[in-house]
Amino acid sequence: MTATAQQIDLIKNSIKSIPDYPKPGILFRDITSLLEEPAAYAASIEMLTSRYRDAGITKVVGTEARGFLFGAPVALALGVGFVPVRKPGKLPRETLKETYDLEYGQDSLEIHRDSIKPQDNVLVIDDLLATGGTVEATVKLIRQLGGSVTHAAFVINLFDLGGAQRLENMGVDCYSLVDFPGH
Ligand SMILES: O=P(O)(O)OC[C@H]1O[C@H](OP(=O)(O)OP(=O)(O)O)[C@H](O)[C@@H]1O
Ligand SMILES: Nc1ncnc2[nH]cnc12
Repeated sequence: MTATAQQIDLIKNSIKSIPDYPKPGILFRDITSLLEEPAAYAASIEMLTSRYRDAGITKVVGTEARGFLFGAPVALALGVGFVPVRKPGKLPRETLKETYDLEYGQDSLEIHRDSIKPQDNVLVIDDLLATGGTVEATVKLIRQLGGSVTHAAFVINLFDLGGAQRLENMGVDCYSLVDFPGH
């Protein structure tokens, strides 16, 4: 087995699956068990970082809350700034807002207007891609502020929920470390 295949195995085996959470019919892929295993957590950050080391990324944007756990370490490792996209009312400076659909509900996200500059080449990171609504809203926020986004990266892709296609249709290349069915 190659070193990369070993890293992927370590990551995949560290993720727990919980049926019917938070609602009946949802199979919840839980990354808290990955965070508890330093080797798996380190492997996920290392794989995400190495993929984008030479991509000219100037900022990493991560979405609340689980996107922070992967986006911030990758930003540090790449030596670029981290920008949080947060649920409404959490950011203190002037914000821009987008509403989006979740696999199990609807929500809004906000970003600080002054965090993205027109010359920024932004990498969006989240723990998990399901329908793509969260990252679609995030990409829209960044683009409205003049930033460029061509890459989004995830630990998990729920491959049968259409998220990657939805983002590819917006010109965003998607990369994920492990794939699971959504149900
Ligand atoms: O591709 P989508 O269908 O948009 O779903 C994926 C999003 O859903 C989860 O976040 P959630 O909104 O549950 O928030 P949390 O990270 O604060 O738990 C997950 O962390 C992703 O951000
Ligand atoms: N099935 C799922 N597991 C974990 N987080 C999610 N966010 C949206 N769908 C999810």
